[in-house]
Amino acid sequence: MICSSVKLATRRCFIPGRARRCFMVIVVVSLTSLWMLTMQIIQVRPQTHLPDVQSKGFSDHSISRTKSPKVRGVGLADEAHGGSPMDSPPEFEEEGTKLHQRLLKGEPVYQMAERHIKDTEGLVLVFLEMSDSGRNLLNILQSHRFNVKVALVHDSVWPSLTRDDDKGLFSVIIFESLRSYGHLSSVKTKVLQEYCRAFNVGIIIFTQPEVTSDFNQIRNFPLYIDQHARLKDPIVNQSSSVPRITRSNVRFFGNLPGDRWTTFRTNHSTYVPVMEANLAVPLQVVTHPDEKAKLNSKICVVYDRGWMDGIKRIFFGYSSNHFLHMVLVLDSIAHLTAGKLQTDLDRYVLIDIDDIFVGKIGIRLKASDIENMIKVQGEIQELVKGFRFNLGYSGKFFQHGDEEENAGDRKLLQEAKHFWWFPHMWDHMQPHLLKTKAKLKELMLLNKQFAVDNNIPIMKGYSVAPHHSGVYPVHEDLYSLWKEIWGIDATSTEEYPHLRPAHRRRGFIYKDIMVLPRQTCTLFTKTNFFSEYNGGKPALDGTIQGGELFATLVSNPVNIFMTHMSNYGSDRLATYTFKHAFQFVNTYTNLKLQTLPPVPTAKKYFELYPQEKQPLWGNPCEDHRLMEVWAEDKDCTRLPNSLILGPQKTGTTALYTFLQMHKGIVSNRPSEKTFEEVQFFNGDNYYNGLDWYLDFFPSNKNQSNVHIFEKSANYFDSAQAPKRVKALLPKAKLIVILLDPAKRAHSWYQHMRAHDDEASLQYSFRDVITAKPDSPKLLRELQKHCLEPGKYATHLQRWLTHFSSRQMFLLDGEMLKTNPALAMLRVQKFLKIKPTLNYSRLLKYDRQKGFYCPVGPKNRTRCLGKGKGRKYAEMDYESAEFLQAFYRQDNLILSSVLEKLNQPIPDWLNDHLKDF
Ligand SMILES: Nc1ncnc2c1ncn2[C@@H]1O[C@H](COP(=O)(O)OS(=O)(=O)O)[C@@H](OP(=O)(O)O)[C@H]1O
Repeated sequence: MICSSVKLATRRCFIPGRARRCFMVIVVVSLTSLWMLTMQIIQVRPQTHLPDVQSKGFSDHSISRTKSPKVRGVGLADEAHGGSPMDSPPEFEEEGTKLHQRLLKGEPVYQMAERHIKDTEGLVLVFLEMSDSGRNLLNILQSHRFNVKVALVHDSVWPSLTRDDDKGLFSVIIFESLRSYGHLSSVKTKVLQEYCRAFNVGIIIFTQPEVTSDFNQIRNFPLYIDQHARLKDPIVNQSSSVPRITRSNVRFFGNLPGDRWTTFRTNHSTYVPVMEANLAVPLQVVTHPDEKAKLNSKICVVYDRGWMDGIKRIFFGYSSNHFLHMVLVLDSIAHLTAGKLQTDLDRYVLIDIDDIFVGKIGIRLKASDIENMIKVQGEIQELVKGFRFNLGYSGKFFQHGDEEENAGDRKLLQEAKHFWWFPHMWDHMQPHLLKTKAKLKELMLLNKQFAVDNNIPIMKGYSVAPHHSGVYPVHEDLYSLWKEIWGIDATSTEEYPHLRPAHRRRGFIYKDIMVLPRQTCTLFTKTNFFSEYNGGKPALDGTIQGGELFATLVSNPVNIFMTHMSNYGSDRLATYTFKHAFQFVNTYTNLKLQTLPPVPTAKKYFELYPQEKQPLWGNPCEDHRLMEVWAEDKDCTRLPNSLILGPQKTGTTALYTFLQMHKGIVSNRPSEKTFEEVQFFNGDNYYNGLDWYLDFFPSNKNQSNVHIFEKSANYFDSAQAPKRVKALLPKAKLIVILLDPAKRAHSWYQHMRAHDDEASLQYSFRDVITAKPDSPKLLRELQKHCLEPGKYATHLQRWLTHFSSRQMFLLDGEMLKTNPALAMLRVQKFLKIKPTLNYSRLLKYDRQKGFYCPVGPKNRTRCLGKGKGRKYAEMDYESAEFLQAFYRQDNLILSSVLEKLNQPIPDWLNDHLKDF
């Protein structure tokens, strides 16, 4: 009960304007924890002297006996140092006896199992200060695909910590700055504490080296800090339980970055040193070598097991910028979430050499380079289980070097069995540039014949296109010919969804071909010598030894690296790079490097990331790299400017028809299957790809003022559509028509009957809307499709998580029926259509039809087809009553959504609300 009250408190507390009330709630619910509330958040640096540990010659991590008044721990060692537990407890205002006894026995004060721990969503909440180190931290987290929520520590309103159903949202909380963490307001501190205890959530705190803390002790706890240290030769503590990916007990020899490290001192057994390092300028005070070594060793990452106050924390004495910190933060998250947020230790590595035989004279491979590749491949096999170089060949360029290089080509074919091979393109041509499918086929067949003629052992099922052309954006011919000629199941590209940022690259499956993201290894076609590496060899070593390449290997369970032939010749950058990178990973981490053939690698990838199987098509024109690999005849001026989302039976066809009466507005050509609707974003048509969609629209290249729109009435209630529309048409204007949901449901039912739908003919409208969970499946299905789209608030809110309210227009469906001229005026204003068309003379009420219809020649009306504006009996009173109640809650939320959006409340909704 206390827990749920706490959750309530934590949620409410983060609602604007509730701070005062929230404080009251917390005070009420937290009686059992009152003792904690009395603890000071931070002990501000006193005017008196700090306990001067060093000058007093304290060994190791023990601290001065001049302690805070509340915690009288003395000289105890922690588990890392094999000493006895704490002999004196903190002074608690409540529960003192019990806690005291527990501490005397060396037990944690808080035992999580005793409390009712609630589940969390698995998000990571990061409190940032928007500094460079914060951005770096965010990069690390995003590279590991953690679901991250960023908040600014100084914002007066923090995000809600719990969901509406009181489930905790965050599994771990990270602060970029120790100083800010220390200076949290008392209300924020209390809420955070309550949340962390109720949900067993740990906190990670980094130090911003550029910001000096004005305190020397963390709260009132026996954890003291020293600042401005320069450190070197770090080592991760073997007996700390935090390291997992990080290999412990291996010293990294070298300076730690910067000269403003914070180090920690403690003598309490709740604290376990995780990482230690030596002072870069050693202290000379003590002469005995053992004492000196201890004195010079400082704790720079420390784990608080939460024995004091029930909250686990890991303190880092610097930002996340050092490679050990980068890995340790992952380990910290894994540890604090008891493995809930952790990846496997397996890392799959595939090194493609895309363009064997392609290269100018002077930078091609010689026989000795081939021998070196075989030798290094053997050495890498010691580091990476099953490793092979994966060679992509373009047959046309065989023997295009000088004499020595041609001997190299021949040597490569003689030694072909040592490697895996995959087909590139015969003449390295980019598929999207080829005018016809037949030409592409011809080139593929030539390359295939080359493999047959030269006994090249092709590894089945994998290919890569030159310059990634045709892979993304998808070039249909490439996919279909890859299947037909080579039976391709997997490929890779750097371009999906975009080249940058690299950590956001993803995979997808299209036409049964698994497309994997490729990683950059910082070697490029033009980088053929160490001296040509940007920054030279020191920079290359930097990327290997904890830099970008190391981070890539740590971040990605599946790594496919693109390299080029010439990286393996000249002074052999590539073999040097990979061998040393793998050595470094094996030395400082527990990751298990291995290589699988490409297709099993791809299967592994989608086992790990099944959510990526479905592609998300973006707009190629928003990324010049994508434009470069998109065929010239494709153009994004065809993409619609606006969409009518639906829902069905609200008058979408009338709006679609009226809009097209304007000369400056065009829609899609009709579909054979779904008539005026394309139905791309909501269902399986999406897997036909972007080319398929574009084909419905006229090119707008030469008529820039034409407004293109599309209407598909079932986009509105589709779970998939909002994010898909956002990806392709982020600036689109969206129109939703709102008609009384009860009327809409009734109209839909009549529509189904008119189309001879078996179930709707069998069951009455009342049967359908009142179907129960144990009703026949057919009936329940019908009910779902009849009623669900009418939950307007639910669907609207989903769209509003992807689009700004300024992009959405909610048109009153009743107005469209009864005053279409006014409705069309409002729609044109929203779409910014010029010139504005006055529909009052273009639409005329048709008595027989009972609706407004466009006026044709001789002033005759040309009404919508018989399927729109049907004649049927009115809904019975009981059904109307039932639906009124059914939609009550949603309609109530709808009215507040409309209010927030500053949109008028339709009359039908006002009528509903009157009953509340
Ligand atoms: N001017 C005009 N002419 C004809 N019909 C009109 C018009 N304006 C709005 N309506 C209402 O539109 C309802 C059909 O909605 P949709 O076009 O959205 O249907 S569909 O989802 O495309 O099938 C249709 O529903 P029914 O009356 O049930 O047939 C009409 O009520």
